Amino acid sequence: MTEHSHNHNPFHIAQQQIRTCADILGLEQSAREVLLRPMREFHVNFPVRMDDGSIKVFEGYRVQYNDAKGPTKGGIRFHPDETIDTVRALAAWMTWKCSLLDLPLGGGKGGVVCNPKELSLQEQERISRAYIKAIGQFISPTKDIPAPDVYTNPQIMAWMVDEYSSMVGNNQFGVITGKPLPLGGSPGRSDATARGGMFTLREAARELGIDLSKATMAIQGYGNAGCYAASLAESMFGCKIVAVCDSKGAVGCKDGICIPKLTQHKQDTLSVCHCEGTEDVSSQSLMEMDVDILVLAALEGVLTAKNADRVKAKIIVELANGPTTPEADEILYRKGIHVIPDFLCNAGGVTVSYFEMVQNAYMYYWDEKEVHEKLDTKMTRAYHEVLETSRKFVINMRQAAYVVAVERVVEAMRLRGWI
Ligand SMILES: NC(=O)C1=CN([C@@H]2O[C@H](COP(=O)(O)OP(=O)(O)OC[C@H]3O[C@@H](n4cnc5c(N)ncnc54)[C@H](O)[C@@H]3O)[C@@H](O)[C@H]2O)C=CC1
Ligand SMILES: O=C(O)CCC(=O)C(=O)O
Repeated sequence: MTEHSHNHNPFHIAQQQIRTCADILGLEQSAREVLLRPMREFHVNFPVRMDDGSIKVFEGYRVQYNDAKGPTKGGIRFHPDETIDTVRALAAWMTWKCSLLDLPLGGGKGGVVCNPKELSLQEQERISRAYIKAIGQFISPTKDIPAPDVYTNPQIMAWMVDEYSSMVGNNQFGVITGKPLPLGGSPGRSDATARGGMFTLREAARELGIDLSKATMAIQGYGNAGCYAASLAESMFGCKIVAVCDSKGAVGCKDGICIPKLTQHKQDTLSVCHCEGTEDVSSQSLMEMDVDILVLAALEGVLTAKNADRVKAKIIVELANGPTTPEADEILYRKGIHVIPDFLCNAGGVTVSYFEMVQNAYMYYWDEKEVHEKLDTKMTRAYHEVLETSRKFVINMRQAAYVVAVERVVEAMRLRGWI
């Protein structure tokens, strides 16, 4: 057992992962000191007028973890359980993600403590604008570029880009990615996180000799990442999706869930529960089902020392950030389960966000086919770099991803004279 057993603070986990990587690479103390801390973080409290006329003060964060390789980049979450440590961890993981995909970017993340499920559209708009007003002076297309994440979406990005443009006095579409297409969004961004993950799954299945057209899949989380993962796994490979859950519950069907019907049902009822043609199952049992592939597409810290031993899947597709604790990693590695680690597996989102920045800068837009091809090239290359590193050092896929990513950040810090 490692020193931080039973500690599920995401930032402590992120730091523990950095220490393990620094040991593997034999990094000097100065490099460790920089890598273990965020370079800048902003805590803001901002008033918002609610629909009933009252004023409520909301708390928000933006963390710029490390910008050695370029401007920081990463999403904004709206979530009632958001904490500074969650945002710090997510910003650290963004740093390794951008580096692993060899993007000229550092890592950042933002969050607002709020529950969008209890807010009207107008209240969500006022919160989005007020948050950008509060952090606006700390972001820019060359400084820090936000994007969507849990419970935020292209409409929220549109309000934010509009607010920022008003602040600086001209249209600055490049300050935020994940925008709607008419406002400078990139073709292919909406399903990019899932599609990138599917490219890595295709490579993993080839390595392991698994025929995806006969494979079964369970998916935790049915939002942007999980919902597209279901439809792409079916359309690209012919996988059978046998169970799916969201925050309200889980459903299953051993002959395969009809994904278009489930997606429509989720849109109509805001939940996957009670979808026709499925039966209710327990969310916990979903992760322990006898399936070939388990897709984690919800939140962090869901596979722990408590349940990892009961996982039966052959491949874990980590579309969520930080779903697996270090203790669970050790168990899964011992069991021979192939984990495609988060900041490799879910890097398709930020990669197409980077393509969006490039298109915004040139004011020239690519077609979707070009985006898919460029994404495939980048994801496939990164997957094989990580696989080769894991074989070379005899370490698990997550540690290997850290080795590739952190080495590049350290090289940039050295060249800049920081260490
Ligand atoms: N949207 C993006 O471009 C990217 C998202 N990610 C990560 O993917 C994960 C999911 O994000 P999105 O799909 O964008 O968010 P989303 O807000 O579209 O969907 C989140 C989904 O998770 C479900 N969920 C929440 N709590 C749950 C619980 N306790 N048990 C089961 N399901 C639960 C929700 O019901 C919803 O279906 C997050 O970890 C996020 O950071 C990673 C890279 C990029
Ligand atoms: O698209 C982006 O810039 C970042 C997406 C994100 O937040 C993530 O990859 O976790």
